[in-house]
Amino acid sequence: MTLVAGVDSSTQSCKVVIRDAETGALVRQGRAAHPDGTEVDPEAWWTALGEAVDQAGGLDDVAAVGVAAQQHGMVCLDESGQVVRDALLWNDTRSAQAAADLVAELGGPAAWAAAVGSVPVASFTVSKLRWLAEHEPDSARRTASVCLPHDWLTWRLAGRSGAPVTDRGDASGTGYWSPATGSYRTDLLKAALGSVPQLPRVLGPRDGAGEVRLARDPRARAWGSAPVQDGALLAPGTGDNMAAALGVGARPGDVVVSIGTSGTAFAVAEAPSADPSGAVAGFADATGRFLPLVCTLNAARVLDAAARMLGVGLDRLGELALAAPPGAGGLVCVPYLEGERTPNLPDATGSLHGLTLETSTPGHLARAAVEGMLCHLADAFDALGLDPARVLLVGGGARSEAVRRIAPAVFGRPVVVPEPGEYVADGAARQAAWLLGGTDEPPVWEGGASARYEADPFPEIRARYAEARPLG
Ligand SMILES: Nc1ncnc2c1ncn2[C@@H]1O[C@H](COP(=O)(O)OP(=O)(O)O)[C@@H](O)[C@H]1O
Ligand SMILES: O=C(CO)[C@@H](O)[C@H](O)COP(=O)(O)O
Repeated sequence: MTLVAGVDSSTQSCKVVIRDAETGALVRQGRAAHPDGTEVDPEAWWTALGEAVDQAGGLDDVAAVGVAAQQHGMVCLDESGQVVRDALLWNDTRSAQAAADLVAELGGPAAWAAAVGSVPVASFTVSKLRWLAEHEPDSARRTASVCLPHDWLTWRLAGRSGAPVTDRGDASGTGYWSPATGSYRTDLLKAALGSVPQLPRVLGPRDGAGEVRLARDPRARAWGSAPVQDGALLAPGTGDNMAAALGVGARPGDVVVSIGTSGTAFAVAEAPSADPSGAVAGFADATGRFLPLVCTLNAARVLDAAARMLGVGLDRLGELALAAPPGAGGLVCVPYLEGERTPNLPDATGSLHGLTLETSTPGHLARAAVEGMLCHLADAFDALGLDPARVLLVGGGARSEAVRRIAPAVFGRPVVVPEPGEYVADGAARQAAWLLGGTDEPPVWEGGASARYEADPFPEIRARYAEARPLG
């Protein structure tokens, strides 16, 4: 049996799956937590990857590895390849003003959409680099190259040999690479940072990124006890949403909603997109196609926060929500707990509307949190402007039975939840298998059983949410 490994280095944790390259059967897996916070020393991702690999029984018998990671994170390296400062993550909003300035300087949102398919907000790498130039000029001057979390991890697995490389999907989240032309816009990078540091070469979906070379990295030997033998091929890797699309085998026509730290709604498309409103980011995917995507800052952690407020676990939160009436008796949660990206309200806070003596119960609050999060995601889904027969629901939040059962009423269409799994890591593993196979399209892996959820539409939930949303 030929084995491949897929890595998901996402916001909250690192997950590793090891699968049979031919059938996709899961053989082993591991996971490790990432630190909290919106700026992180990349070394913490490396340590977590080591723990997750160790838990997954090592990479010794693996023929190829693919790394997917959270998008947009700014990893600045100096002349010697050392990290200049902690990486600013996609959910760090300090670069909101920098983004607004960049948009104005180029002549407005439509000019950015035409140039790179997306309108920068605080999340985009280009905005973070402008923030760096303005607030930490010394770090900006020391920055000899800039890469993304998955580029950096792949380069570390390659024993830091050569320079970091990237792929179309992740490059499309920088704000200085155009999915439509397939080229960097170094003029936009220079306008943001004041200089043009070295940039990762953009690999095609089936290009190799070198080989695992850990023997030369003394710190990798401190990873753990599981064996890691050098020589496995490295796939190009990609951003976590692109890998999720590959992991669920999304085809043109499918719409996927992912409930992770971020909430995302995305679709595989044959042509690039450019939304001048900025709601839809015109990303590239990991198969040579495109991935129009709407991203929110608030998703699964809204459930975490509600559970914390009620002093219960996530399972109990779900039970409480399901026992409460649809619409939560008029209690509405607008879940902007971390500010928001879509709509672009970086300083917003969350709020509850419709509190009465009747709705002041744990059940109503739990229901309002689930419904508010789903209404927010349904707005993201609507922004794509598509009308699919069903929605594919993935991400940590999709493990909640309450989310699965309430989602079809909010989305107004059936929701299909693939067998619970690590779809980002699976997509990265599938990319690794594709590299080995050398076929035109990714290998077809038999999916597990998916569950279909249907419910009568309950339009009042979204109507009340739409009334409460502008009130903040
Ligand atoms: N059984 C569950 N019910 C509700 N939420 C869950 C459950 N299991 C995991 N989660 C949520 O999944 C989230 C993590 O999702 P994940 O997709 O792994 O995030 P990320 O990829 O951004 O690190 C947590 O915030 C947690 O709230
Ligand atoms: O910024 C985006 C997409 O544009 C986020 O989706 C990040 O890619 C983080 O993803 P998760 O850690 O929530 O999966």
